[in-house]
Amino acid sequence: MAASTSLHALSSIKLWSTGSFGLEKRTCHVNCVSVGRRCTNARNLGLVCASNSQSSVVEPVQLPGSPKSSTTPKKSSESALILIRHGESLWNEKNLFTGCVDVPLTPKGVEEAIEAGKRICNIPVDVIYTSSLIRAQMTAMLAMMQHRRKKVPIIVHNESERAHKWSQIYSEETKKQSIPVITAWQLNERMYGELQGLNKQETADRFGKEQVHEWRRSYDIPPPDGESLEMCAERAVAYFKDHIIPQLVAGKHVMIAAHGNSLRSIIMHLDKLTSQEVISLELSTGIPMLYIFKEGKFIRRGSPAGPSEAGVYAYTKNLAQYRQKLDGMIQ
Ligand SMILES: O=C(O)[C@H](O)COP(=O)(O)O
Repeated sequence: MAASTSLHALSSIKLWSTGSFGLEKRTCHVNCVSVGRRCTNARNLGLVCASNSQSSVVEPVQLPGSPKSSTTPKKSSESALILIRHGESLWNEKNLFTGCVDVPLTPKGVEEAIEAGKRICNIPVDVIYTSSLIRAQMTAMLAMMQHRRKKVPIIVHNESERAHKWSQIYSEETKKQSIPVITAWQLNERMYGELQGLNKQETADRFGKEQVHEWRRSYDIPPPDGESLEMCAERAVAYFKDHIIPQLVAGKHVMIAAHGNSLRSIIMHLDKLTSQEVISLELSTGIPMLYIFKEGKFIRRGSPAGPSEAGVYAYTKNLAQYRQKLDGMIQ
């Protein structure tokens, strides 16, 4: 392995922990009001806070082509965007660098995905995006099994004309009861290069904790022969802008099941984190995070704690109405 990447001093302060809400502020929990805003306590350190109980409205994200194109957000629409990192995989369990190696979930990962599904079971989902890796796809499917609307998630096969043709559905009613699942390699985990398959602890023992932390969390320093977060963002955020934002603009509710680093890059974009701030961003496996897309802006809503959490539904009329409808249909 060419361990040529230079050593940089890294902050040892971990701002985001992997608590039950997926993103949790440790060092300035009380004073923080939102993700993506600087915390009073941490301001001098240039740090970012996360709080799950309150929302933040981030600046409008540049819509594809906007203002040059005619893509205009529907003023009335409020779309849900759920981001979920896959549940624990067999290599997470073994503490191995996984990257683009296609490893399935452990039984615990299956449980996490089911639990995630319970948390979002009242939130509308019209289209699902996953990476091309099985751990993200399993997570999406297992989570959707818990949804109260009971639509069937169906993987869209467009890899060839034949695959497209042979997977057609010929009933409009059946189509209505389905949710398309679009798989995209661009949402894959960052390619971990020559670290793939290595044990994380042994790698830290060999190359030093700081070097390995830099490979894992820095923005622009790639692991040997692998992708930096910046390189991962180039494909993941581009895909998000080109394919997913137009769905939200059209009023569709979207779930993305992906990976620690592809989602870190998307969250960095949504919350406008700096390359320093993103170092502290950690995502737990199997914890859904909700954003509301409204009038061209992403409003971070943290992680829905469960189907009974009233607060989750209090903030948007559309979601509250959707839930009421489900309650009526299912009683
Ligand atoms: O690819 C991996 O090993 C993990 O899914 C993410 O690893 P990280 O926490 O080292 O980024």
